[in-house]
Amino acid sequence: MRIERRDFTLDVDLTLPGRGVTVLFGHSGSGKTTCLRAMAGLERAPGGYFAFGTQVWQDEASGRQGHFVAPHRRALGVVFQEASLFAHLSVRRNMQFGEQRAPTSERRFALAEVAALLGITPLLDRSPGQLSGGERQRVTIARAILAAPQILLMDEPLAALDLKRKLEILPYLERLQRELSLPIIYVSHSPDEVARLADHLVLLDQGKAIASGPLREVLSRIDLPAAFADDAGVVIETRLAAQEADDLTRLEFPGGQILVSRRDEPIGTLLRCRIHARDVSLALVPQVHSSILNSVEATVVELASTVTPGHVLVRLDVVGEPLLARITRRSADKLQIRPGLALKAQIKAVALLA
Ligand SMILES: Nc1ncnc2c1ncn2[C@@H]1O[C@H](COP(=O)(O)OP(=O)(O)OP(=O)(O)O)[C@@H](O)[C@H]1O
Repeated sequence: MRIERRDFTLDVDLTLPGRGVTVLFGHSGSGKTTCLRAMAGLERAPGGYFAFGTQVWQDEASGRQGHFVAPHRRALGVVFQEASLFAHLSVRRNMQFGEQRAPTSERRFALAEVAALLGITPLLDRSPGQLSGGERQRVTIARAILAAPQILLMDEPLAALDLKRKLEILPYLERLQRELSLPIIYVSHSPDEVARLADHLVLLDQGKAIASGPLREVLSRIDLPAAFADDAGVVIETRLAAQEADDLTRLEFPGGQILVSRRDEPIGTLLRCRIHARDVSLALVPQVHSSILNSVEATVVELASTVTPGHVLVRLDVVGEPLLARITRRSADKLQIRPGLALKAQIKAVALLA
């Protein structure tokens, strides 16, 4: 689809997976919201084409002039930044309003089930004015789900919340995804949200999709212009393998193991970890005189310059798992870092995302 404005053109041609969370990520003004609104039909891209599975929602490019399904006829739910509830109705009535939008035969989820999933059962009889911002947003999401959409579009749904409320709501979004298997397209400019929620990532830059692919693939690309700047890094899926005697927990992934502060989840739990490039250092031989516990065997794949002066970004392969390291150009020269070189990657810090 293509939308032209005075100083901005959105021009995207994307095929996205019909499951999981797809995050549209980019700087302010890159076109994320415009893209999402065009998908919802709230913004018309003249001559555009948009299909959801076998349902064609817009086709004005190939002879089907004027085929445009109105937003309210598309089986989608939209959640915006600001919660939008009817102030004079209770939480339950607000949710019922969503439910009534779906014909009985198409209703997929029961109100009580959705309320439990989003942790709002105790709030059902309150009015929106008696809710916190995070609670209000959870009710908005519940109402959208009860309208039985086949896909949920979310435009920075956490942006209006402070960090505490954000952290409170994120687990619900994860649960939603796990338990309802509803595909979600999620607009964000927060690298933390991307790392935590995305399965598929689209990078938008000046109205164009400069990358689109599975999270781990896109995050480990070092040829993308400053998309993540200082936040460059990868996300790896690990399995909680053991509790150590000294209050550390051992996580395993195909490339090795990582020790982190004690976690209380059961053995076998899958945990997503984020490792920033700035927290990975490189050494040619094992470092025995080092306080850094986590070290994995890695092979250099490629190098690229970064926005940080004097530094380079190194893409490594750790038994098929990508890892990024940001080191000074001086160190890269001294260690003669080059593709194919085998070395030790020391991981100084790991952020657990769940
Ligand atoms: N209704 C409008 N009329 C004209 N220009 C608009 C309109 N809405 C947005 N724009 C412009 O289109 C461009 C893309 O805006 P958009 O809101 O899609 O970006 P975004 O990536 O979602 O940004 P943000 O993260 O700040 O919300 C911007 O240059 C913006 O100024």
